[in-house]
Amino acid sequence: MIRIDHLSKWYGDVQVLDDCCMSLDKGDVAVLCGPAGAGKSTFIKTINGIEAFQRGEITVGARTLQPGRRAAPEHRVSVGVVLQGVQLFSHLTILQNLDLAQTQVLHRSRDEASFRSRALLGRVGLRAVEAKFPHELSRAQQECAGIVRSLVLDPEVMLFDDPTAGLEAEQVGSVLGILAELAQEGMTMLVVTHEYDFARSVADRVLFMAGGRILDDRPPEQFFDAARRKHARMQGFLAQTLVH
Ligand SMILES: Nc1ncnc2c1ncn2[C@@H]1O[C@H](COP(=O)(O)OP(=O)(O)OP(=O)(O)O)[C@@H](O)[C@H]1O
Repeated sequence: MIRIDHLSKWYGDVQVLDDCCMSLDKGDVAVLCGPAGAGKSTFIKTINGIEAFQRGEITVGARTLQPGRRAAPEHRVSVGVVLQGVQLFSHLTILQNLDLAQTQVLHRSRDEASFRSRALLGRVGLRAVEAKFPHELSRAQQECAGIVRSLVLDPEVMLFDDPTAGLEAEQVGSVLGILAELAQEGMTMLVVTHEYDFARSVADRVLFMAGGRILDDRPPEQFFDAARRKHARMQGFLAQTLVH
């Protein structure tokens, strides 16, 4: 479903992704963790096609992205991405935000788009705020609306960059709950997070990235076991970031 082959990327002279390989089958959920500056956000943006890359290949379904080529719009639609920070347009209501990409990118009619938007807003408990502007919502509600804005485009795979960053502890659960539901429904997902309870209960695999390289990729129990017992470097990192 999604395969990353020997992906390398440089910003100028600085290499930020170094020979990264991974693949996800349909319905797989992988958590990606690692220290600040490891390259996690860059990895997500490169897979989605926001960022160019210089070596390797990215395959999603039947489409393969080559170095130096712009990602086709169909690629960007099939790979939904929820980046850090609020990405909603502040001058549009939540419903208008959700309808916009559908009418512009997928050329759905306004009615068709709103029908889809409302159905998904209802599923995440946000139907009542469809006429509000982003600043009138809590941070968690904004995050959930941002997730819905990707989902309305019916992506084949979803990438999340630290979706609970900056949320109050009591709001984290509502966002992770939506991700867990999506996983249960069979959505293929790559989630940058340090919420290890989520990784343990929802993910099929945990990937560890440092210095632009994917250094580990295995099922959660094995990952946390190995991290505790063997890898001093990772153990230090886990100890610093462990969420109880
Ligand atoms: N647009 C850019 N131009 C130049 N360098 C960049 C750019 N974006 C990121 N970098 C650098 O690339 C490296 C990887 O950054 P990235 O944000 O991908 O790491 P990260 O693992 O997501 O970190 P964090 O957990 O802090 O978000 C860092 O050294 C960063 O400074």
